[in-house]
Amino acid sequence: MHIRAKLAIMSGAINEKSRAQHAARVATVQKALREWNDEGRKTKLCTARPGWLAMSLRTGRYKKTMTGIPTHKLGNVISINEEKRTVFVEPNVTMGQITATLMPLGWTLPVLPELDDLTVGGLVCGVGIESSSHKHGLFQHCCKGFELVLASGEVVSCSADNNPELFKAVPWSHGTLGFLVGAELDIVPAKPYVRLEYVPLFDRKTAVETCLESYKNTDLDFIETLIYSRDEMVLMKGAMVDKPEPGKVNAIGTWYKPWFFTHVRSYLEKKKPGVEYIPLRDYYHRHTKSLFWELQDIITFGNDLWFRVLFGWMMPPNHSILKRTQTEELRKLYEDHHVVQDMLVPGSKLQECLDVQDREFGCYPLWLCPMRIFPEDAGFIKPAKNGEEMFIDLGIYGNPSNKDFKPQVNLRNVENYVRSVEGFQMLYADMLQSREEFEEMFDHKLYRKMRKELGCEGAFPEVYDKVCKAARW
Ligand SMILES: NC(=O)C1=CN([C@@H]2O[C@H](COP(=O)(O)OP(=O)(O)OC[C@H]3O[C@@H](n4cnc5c(N)ncnc54)[C@H](OP(=O)(O)O)[C@@H]3O)[C@@H](O)[C@H]2O)C=CC1
Ligand SMILES: C=C(/C=C/[C@@H](C)[C@H]1CC[C@H]2C3=CC=C4C[C@@H](O)CC[C@]4(C)[C@H]3CC[C@]12C)C(C)C
Repeated sequence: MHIRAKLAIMSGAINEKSRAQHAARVATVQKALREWNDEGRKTKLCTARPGWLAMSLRTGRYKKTMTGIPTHKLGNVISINEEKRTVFVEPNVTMGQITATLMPLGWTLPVLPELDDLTVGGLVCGVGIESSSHKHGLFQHCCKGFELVLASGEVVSCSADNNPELFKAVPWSHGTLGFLVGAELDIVPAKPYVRLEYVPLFDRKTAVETCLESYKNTDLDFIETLIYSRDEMVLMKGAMVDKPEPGKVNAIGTWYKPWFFTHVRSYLEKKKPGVEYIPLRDYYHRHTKSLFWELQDIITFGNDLWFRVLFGWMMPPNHSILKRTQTEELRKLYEDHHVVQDMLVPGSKLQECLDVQDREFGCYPLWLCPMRIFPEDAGFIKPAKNGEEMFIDLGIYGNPSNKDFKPQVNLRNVENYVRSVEGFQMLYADMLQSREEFEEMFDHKLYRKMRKELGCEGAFPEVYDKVCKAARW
C-alpha cells in the first residue's frame, strides 16, 4: 500500500486530483467572504472552528459575536514534492495526521510540535515549537509559503520571494490578516528511531550551564530538559538513526507504557545516564498520552499499572471534550489555581528566569525547549538587541506551590519580567498584559503596515483583541 501510494504521488496523479479538490474547498471560503461583503460587513471576522476545539485552556468569546469563516473544513494533505522536499497541506491538518501521512513515505517535518491535535493553521497563525527548534527554529521557520484568502475574498500567495512582507507577517497574526487556506512546509528524511540519551543533573547552576552548552549542538536532532525540582533535571539528547542497538528499544507510545515524564524521572532515581531507542512516531508524540503532566491532575490513577493495562489505550481524554464538558466551577478553579504558560526567554537569562518561576509560581515539573530566533526572520517577534539567537521556551504547566498565588499578581510579575528581558509569551495561554505592554513585547510595525495594505481594519480584530484576557473565557 505504501509503495503504491508513493508511486501514485511520484506520478503526480494524486497530487493533481487533490489540487482540484483543494481549489473547490478554497472557493467555499471565498464564497463565505463574498456573502459577508455583500451583507455589508456587519461584524468582524474569525475562523468558524469552534473555540472548544482549540489547543488552549480557553475559548474565544469573539466566536459568538464575529462572523465565522469555515477554514476548518480544509483538512487534507494535498501534495508532496519529494524533489523540492515540500508538502502542501490545508490548515486543519493535524500533527497526528502529518506523522501518519509522511512517515510511511520516509519523510517528516523539521519541527513537528508534539501534541497530535495541533493544527497547521493554529501553528502558522500562532506559534509552534518542538525539541528540534534548537536547530530549525519555530514552526514558521520551516514554512516555504502560504496561501491566504483576504477579507475581500481574493486569494493571495506569499513566500520569501513573492510577497515577502506578508510572508513574514502571517506567523503570530492569529488570523487577523487573512484566512490561511494552504501552507507549503519543508520536509526532511525520517529515520525509524530516535537514539535518546537521558542525562540526570543535580545542581541547578551547573545543570543549567550543561543544558545551555548542549543546546548549541545542532548535530543533535532533538534536545529538551524536564525539571522536577529546584536541583533535579534530566537533559535528553536525541538523534534520528536507522538501526537500534539490540535490547534497547522502548516503544514508549504503546498503551500500557508509563507516562513519559515519569519514565524520564526514573533516571534521577537511578542517578546515572542511559540510552534508549524510541520509534520516531512514539518520540514525536511522547507528551501526548499524559498531556505533558496535566493528566495527573485529571485522572490521578492514570499512571497506575492496572489502569494503563486496561484503559491506557483510551488516553489521553480529548482536550476538546474536557473543555466542552467543563463546568463554570472547574473553569474558575483552573483560572485561579492553575498555570499553563510558555515563556520564551533569551538563553543567557535562563538561570534568572527559573528563579522568578520559583518565586512567583513554584510549579514542577517544567519543560525546557531551546529554540532559535534568527534576526532575518523577525516579524511580530523582535530579535534580541544583543544579537543572541538562542531562546528557551520555559513551559510551566501545573498547580503552583506558591500558597499565595494570584494570577493577577504573580502572572503579571512573570509577564513583566519576560518583557524586561526581551522575551515573549506564547499567546494560546492566559495573557494579562495591557495593550501598551503587549506592543512593547511584540513588534507591530510590519503587522500594522500589512493590515493597512490589505484592508484589514474593520474586517479583523487586532491580535491583542483576540488573545487578551477579556477576549477569552
Ligand atoms: N508545541 C507547540 O508549539 C504547542 C503550541 N500550542 C499553541 O496552540 C495553538 C495551536 O492550536 P490549534 O488548536 O491548532 O489552533 P487554534 O484554533 O488555537 O488557533 C490559533 C490561532 O490561529 C488562528 N487560526 C487558526 N487557523 C487559522 C486559519 N486557517 N486562518 C486564519 N487564522 C487561523 C486562530 O484564529 P481563530 O481564533 O479565529 O480560530 C487562533 O487565533 C497555537 O497558538 C500554538 O502556539 C499549544 C500546545 C503546544
Ligand atoms: C504550549 C505547549 C504545551 C501546552 C500544553 C501543556 C497545554 C496546551 C493546551 C492545554 C490544555 C487544554 C485544555 C484542557 C482542558 C481542561 O479541562 C484540562 C486541562 C487541558 C487538558 C489543558 C492542559 C495543558 C495543555 C494541553 C508547549 C509544548 C509549547
